[in-house]
Amino acid sequence: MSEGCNEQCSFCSEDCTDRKEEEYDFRSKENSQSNIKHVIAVVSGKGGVGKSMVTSLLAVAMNKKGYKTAILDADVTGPSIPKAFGIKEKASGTEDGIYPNESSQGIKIMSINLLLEDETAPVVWRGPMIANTVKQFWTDVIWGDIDYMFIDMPPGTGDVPLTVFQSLPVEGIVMVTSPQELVSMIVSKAVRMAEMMNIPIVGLVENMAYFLCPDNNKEYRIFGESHIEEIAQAHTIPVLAKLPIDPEISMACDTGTIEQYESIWFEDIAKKLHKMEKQTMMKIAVASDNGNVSGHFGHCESFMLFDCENGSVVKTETVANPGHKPGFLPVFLHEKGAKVVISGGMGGGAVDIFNEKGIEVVVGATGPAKDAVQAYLGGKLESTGSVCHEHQHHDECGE
Ligand SMILES: Nc1ncnc2c1ncn2[C@@H]1O[C@H](COP(=O)(O)OP(=O)(O)OP(=O)(O)O)[C@@H](O)[C@H]1O
Repeated sequence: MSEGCNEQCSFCSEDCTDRKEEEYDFRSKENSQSNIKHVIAVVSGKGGVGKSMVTSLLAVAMNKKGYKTAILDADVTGPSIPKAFGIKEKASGTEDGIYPNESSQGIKIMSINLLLEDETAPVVWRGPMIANTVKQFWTDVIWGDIDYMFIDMPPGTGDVPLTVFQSLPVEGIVMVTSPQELVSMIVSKAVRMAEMMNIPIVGLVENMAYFLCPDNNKEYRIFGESHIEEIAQAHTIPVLAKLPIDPEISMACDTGTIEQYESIWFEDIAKKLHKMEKQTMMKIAVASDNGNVSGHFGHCESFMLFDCENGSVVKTETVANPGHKPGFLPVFLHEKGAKVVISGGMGGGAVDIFNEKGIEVVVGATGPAKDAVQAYLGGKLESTGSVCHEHQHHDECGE
């Protein structure tokens, strides 16, 4: 410590051993009535490439998988999420905060357009005010329990995206691009920004990659040849999807029916995000008889529920089998929060319901339930894929 030190290290450039580094945390606190597990930002280097559309369809895919899903529309100067979901009512609030609106399928949404009297009025605000609005969507909105929140980020790599990355606990980034050469250069900038912020990129989505002509079934590259593989290789990022130009997409966005749009392209992305869920926290249910994996899912004695965090079991609970009515047990375990179900045998009907709810089924397991869970967490428990087809077990295995 130098002579005359007043311990105000931030005003002093001396490199002394007593220096106290001030750690400034830019993170905003989420509302006390919110419990948001995963935050994924959808970004693009430039506007108009389909970022809002990708955000919407991602949320729809995860919502269909049974996750509680939300969209925070951080694109304050060009908000398009409420329109895509056909939401016209304004948001309401109390002293405690603002309530997000809900889409017809239950996706929670907050956007500046839900707060402005006239949604056609331009938001002519400076960067800090826009960034503050986005922060307030985090701190003042009562989101409740959310598994996946998708943030429709403002385009580019400017002040507002920077503040959002610093203020919100973004866990992963989905980057949207289109095939033009110029866009690929801009995407590289956005990728570099994510790297600098130390936020992993879940992958790249190339939108408007081609047009599939309904007359001759040929693909036409309207915006030129794709550069996505080069970008992906240069930065070692996976390509998640290449989406065609589809008039049905723009119609769904324009008519507020995005939830009805049937897309096959988001399955892989949903699977990747599902894995992310599994790596952090998840509940595994094991159909069991006396502590061992049961051979017959529907007729097991009980379900052992294992809460796992980062690959280890942190809590175990046993619930009695409430009885086997067709289709009942998958709903029961879904409500208990199970993301994986382990059993010896299981009827195909039950497997289908679990799959619809985004719950992974591992069948063919034997031995102590806790060993099966450890094997699963260690990546050593493979599903044999065998389901119970024995007629004398009709209805017993959950079908
Ligand atoms: N693959 C597609 N096929 C047809 N239309 C599309 C496709 N992707 C996006 N669109 C349409 O293009 C327009 C722009 O899309 P979107 O609003 O998602 O872009 P954006 O990147 O979020 O734009 P901005 O950054 O300006 O908010 C929308 O009208 C949307 O319906």
